[in-house]
Amino acid sequence: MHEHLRKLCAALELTETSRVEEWGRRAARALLDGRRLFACGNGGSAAEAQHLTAELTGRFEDEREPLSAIALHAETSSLTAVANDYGYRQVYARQLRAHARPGDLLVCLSTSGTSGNVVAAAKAAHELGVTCWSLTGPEPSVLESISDETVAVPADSTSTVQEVHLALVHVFCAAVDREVAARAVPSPREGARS
Ligand SMILES: O=C(CO)[C@@H](O)[C@H](O)[C@H](O)[C@H](O)COP(=O)(O)O
Repeated sequence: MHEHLRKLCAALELTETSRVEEWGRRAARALLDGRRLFACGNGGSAAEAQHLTAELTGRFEDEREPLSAIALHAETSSLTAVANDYGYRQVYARQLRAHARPGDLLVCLSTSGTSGNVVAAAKAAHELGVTCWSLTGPEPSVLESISDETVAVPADSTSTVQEVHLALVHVFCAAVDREVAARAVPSPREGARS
């Protein structure tokens, strides 16, 4: 096996995937109750944030209703205006302040766990009553210290961390699908009435 793939398998083995499944179940319940999910990251992590939100607004593997999910880097006019007028650190925090309400969810992706704009978004989430879950590289990190919960990937290269994050995005979405399907099944009492 290629050395890169060997590192990927080793990192996957050591990553706390069960926590991400739990996040997926909680996210499904929140989104079905009318909350929104926001996601942010830079570079490859921005692509993964957008991958996550696309799976939720579109679909992952099962047919289900659309779920509200927004990748904060994808609104390019807001992003460039905020960067230009307030600085790049504020690009996600300011959008979050505009759109988020208490009980919403923020998923942060950062391989270093130190990107200033992602850290600022996590701080804003805390102030807004938005639950912040982070995917990072090895612990400890600044992002981990200010997020509600973090899953840290113990790999020494950015590319391996990004690849594990993508797998975790799919674990999250599979858990969302399962929870949505479970909520759609009528309870025995409801079934008896119909
Ligand atoms: O994809 C890569 C390198 O693999 C880069 O684009 C990488 O995402 C960028 O350097 C990011 O700025 C890194 O940010 P972060 O993951 O440390 O928050």
